[in-house]
Amino acid sequence: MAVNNTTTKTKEQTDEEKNEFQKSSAFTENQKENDSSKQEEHFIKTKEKAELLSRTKKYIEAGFPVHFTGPSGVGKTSMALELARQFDQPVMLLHGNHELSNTDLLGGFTGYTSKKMIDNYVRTVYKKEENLTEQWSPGRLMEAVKKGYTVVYDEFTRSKPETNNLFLSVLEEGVLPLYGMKQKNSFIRVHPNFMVIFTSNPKEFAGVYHTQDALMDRLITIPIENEDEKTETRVLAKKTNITSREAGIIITFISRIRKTCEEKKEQGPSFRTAVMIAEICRKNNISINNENKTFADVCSDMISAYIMKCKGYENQNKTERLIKQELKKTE
Ligand SMILES: Nc1ncnc2c1ncn2[C@@H]1O[C@H](COP(=O)(O)OP(=O)(O)OP(=O)(O)O)[C@@H](O)[C@H]1O
Repeated sequence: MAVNNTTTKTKEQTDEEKNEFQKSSAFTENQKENDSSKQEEHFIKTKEKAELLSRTKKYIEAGFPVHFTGPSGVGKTSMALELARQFDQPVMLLHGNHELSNTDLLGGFTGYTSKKMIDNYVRTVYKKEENLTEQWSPGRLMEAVKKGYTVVYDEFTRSKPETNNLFLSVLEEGVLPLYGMKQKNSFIRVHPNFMVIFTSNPKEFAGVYHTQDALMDRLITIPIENEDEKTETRVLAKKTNITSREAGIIITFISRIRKTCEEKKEQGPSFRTAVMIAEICRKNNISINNENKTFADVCSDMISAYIMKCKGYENQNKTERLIKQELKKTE
C-alpha cells in the first residue's frame, strides 16, 4: 500500500500543531539551517524547473515519493524544498548521515528525572518517597509521520541502510514500526498528509552507502543536471542581483573550468560556486570584469583547488596562468 498523500489539510493539522512543531527541537535545529541557507533564497523557476515541479507535485499527490539525484551544487535541495513548499503544511529537513539512528528517527529514552520527598513533619517519624521517571525525547520521523508533515530527506544515501529501512515500511505499508521501543503499540499509522522527498548525489563515493533496491524501487528518481549556460546566466543574475553581462562572465568562466575538470573525469565547480563568486563581488562592490585584478583573485581562490586536483598541478603558478587564460575568454 502506498502512502496516500493529499494536499488537503485535515482537521488534525491545526495551527496549534504547527506551533508545537516549530517549538520542537528537530524543527528548530533544521529550521535555523533552512532559514539561513535555503528558505531566504529565492527559487527561480526556469521553464524546465516549473514543468518539473508541476509533474513531481502530481507524483506526490498520487502517493509516490520523489527522489532528486545529481552532482553536488546542481540544485537538488533547492528543488526538493521548492516542491515541499507547494504543499501547505510544515516542512522538516532531515540530513542523511552515518550517525543517524533509529533513536533519532523514532525517539528514545534519554535519561531519568528523579523526585525525592522527605517528610519529617512529626519529629519521630521520618518518611522518604523517591520517584524515578524515564525521560522520553520524540524522534523526528515519528513526529512527521504522526502529524502529517513533509519531510525533505537530503543526501539520504549518507545514512546507513538499516536506518533507511524504516522508510520502507512507511512508504509501503503506511505504518511506522516502533522497533525496540517500550511502547504499547508496535507501530503507528502514517498520517495521510505525510510525504517525503529524497535527494542524493550518485557521484559521491566517500561516506555513502548502497541503497537497498527495495527502497530505490519505491521512489520516482529524477536526475537533476546542470542547466545550459544561457539559463544558468539568467538564474544567477536574478538570484544574486547582478547584471546579465556580469552573470555571463561568471557562468562562462565556471563552465569552462567545469569542462576542463570533466575531461579529466573529475567533478568541477558547480552552480553554487558561481553563486558564491557573484555574492562575494556584489557584497564587496568588486567590479565583475575580467580585467579587474580583485575579481580575478576571487575567482582564483574559488577555483584553484579544482584545477590543482584535476590537472595534477603541484604549484600555484601554473594554476593561476590557466585561470587568467580562461578569464580572458569570458568576453
Ligand atoms: N532554481 C534555482 N533558483 C535559485 N537558486 C538556485 C536554483 N538552483 C540552485 N540554486 C542555488 O544553487 C546553489 C546550490 O543548490 P543546492 O544546495 O540546492 O544544490 P544541491 O544539488 O542540493 O547540492 P549538494 O549536493 O552539494 O547539497 C544554492 O546556492 C542554491 O540556492
